[in-house]
Parts: sequence; structure tokens; C-alpha cells
Amino acid sequence: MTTPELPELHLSGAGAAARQIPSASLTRLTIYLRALNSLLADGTERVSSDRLAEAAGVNSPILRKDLSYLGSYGTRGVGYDVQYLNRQISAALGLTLDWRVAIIGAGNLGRALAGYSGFESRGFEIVSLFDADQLVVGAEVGWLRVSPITELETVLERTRANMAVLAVPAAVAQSLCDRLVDAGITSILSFAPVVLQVPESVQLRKVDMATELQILAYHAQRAQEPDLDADSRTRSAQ
Ligand SMILES: NC(=O)c1ccc[n+]([C@@H]2O[C@H](COP(=O)([O-])OP(=O)(O)OC[C@H]3O[C@@H](n4cnc5c(N)ncnc54)[C@H](O)[C@@H]3O)[C@@H](O)[C@H]2O)c1
Repeated sequence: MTTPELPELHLSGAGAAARQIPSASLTRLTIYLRALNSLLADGTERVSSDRLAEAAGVNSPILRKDLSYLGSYGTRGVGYDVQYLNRQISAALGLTLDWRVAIIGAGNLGRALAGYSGFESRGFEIVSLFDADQLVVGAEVGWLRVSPITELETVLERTRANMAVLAVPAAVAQSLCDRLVDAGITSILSFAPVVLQVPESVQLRKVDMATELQILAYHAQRAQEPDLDADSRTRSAQ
């Protein structure tokens, strides 16, 4: 389980706050966290960097580089303390804060997200779900009742939401985004297939599965036709 020559991790919270973590590393930190959560659930107390890297699908040097953004100072030891590393990554990702998420749009996607039980254990509590359709308003989704969008500001305040997910049609996404911003929400995740404008002080992330599938298709196609790479290299050299 433990690997004697691996560094024991010492992390500095201040270092983590001060340093900007590259987005690829941020993505991997969330994967390490998921792996650490499974190890914690299994009662594992220490883990080697090789094992953690393998669980996350990366190699050890990348893992160590990623952890260095958290201010880790490696001394030769007996692997990583699972609980400690879990807490440090959670703190660096802001997951020790109280994240209370409002979902706007109770259609297929909004309901699926609201009904997913896996967010809470990762630090996100879904506190409200909104829709404009009178046939949907009042419906129960999990333990939530769909609120009317007309009451957005009041319910956001009452439920102390500090994050929102937009799961509405593209045509209404910007106006709802504006209302969220005016209501003081500064972290928004949008699924709507449209470019949204927000003030600089607001963090906006967009999820687009179609784009991801297109990128996957591109790589799959290149993997099936290795000659494509050679062809394009020849063309770009001409
Ligand atoms: N990014 C992705 O990978 C991805 C995947 C699936 C869907 N989407 C997008 O997510 C959005 C939701 O998809 P869906 O399948 O759940 O659609 P849906 O039609 O099932 O649900 C949309 C919901 O929004 C509600 N709505 C419409 N106007 C509203 C308003 N002004 N205020 C509040 N609610 C309002 C509708 O009543 C409906 O319940 C769409 O924009 C869709 O294109 C993105």
C-alpha cells in the first residue's frame, strides 16, 4: 500500500490560494479528489503517488506537478495521507465553502441534475429548482418543489443560493443570466447552447456535450486513420 521512497505531502493553504492553478491541473485535481474519496470510503489511510496517479489515469510526475500547485513540499516518506490530501485539495478547489446551487429550468436536464444524489457528497447542495411553465411549477423533483421563475430573486435569497445552473432554452438564457447576476449570483454554469455575457466579476462556465463529442470524434477519426497525421504534416510543410 505505501511506497517508502515517495514523498510525504506537506501542503500550504496560503500557497494554494496565492498560485493560479492551470485549468488542466484543476480538472485533474477533481479526479484525484474522487479517487481519494473512494479510498477514504474503503478505509485506506495512505496511498502511494503511483497508485493515486493510476487511479486518476495519469502518471506520477504529472500528479506530483499538480500537487505542487497546492504548495506541497515533498520529503521522502511513506506515501500520501489520504484524509489530509483530500482536505487540502478540497480547500484549494473551494469545496470547503458552503455551495448552494439553484437550478434554472426543470426540463429533462434540470430534473436529471436536481435528482442526482452525487452532488452533495462533492460539496454542492441543490437548494432550488425553477421553471416558467405552470404545468411544471409546483411539481416535486426529489425533495425539491419546482418554484415559479417569477419568484427567482426571493427564493434565491431565502435559500441563500450562491451558485446557479442554467438548464433553459438558449433564447431565454441571457435574460435569466442577467437576473441571476443582478440577484448577486457570481458563479454560473450554463448548459444553454448560446454565448452569454456576464460582468468580469462573475464566473461563467459552459458545458457543451456536443462540442466534447465532436472533439472525441476528431480524435477517434485520427486514431483510425494514422495516415491523416502524416498527410497533414506533409501539407503543412509545403
Ligand atoms: N450542454 C449540453 O451538453 C446540453 C445537453 C442537453 C441539453 N442542453 C441544453 O440545456 C437546455 C435544457 O435542455 P432540456 O433538454 O432540459 O430542455 P427542456 O425543454 O426539457 O427544458 C427546458 C426547461 O426550461 C423551462 N423554461 C423555458 N423558459 C424559461 C424561463 N424563462 N424561465 C424558467 N424556465 C424556463 C421550460 O419550461 C423547460 O421546462 C437547453 O438549452 C439545451 O439545449 C445542453
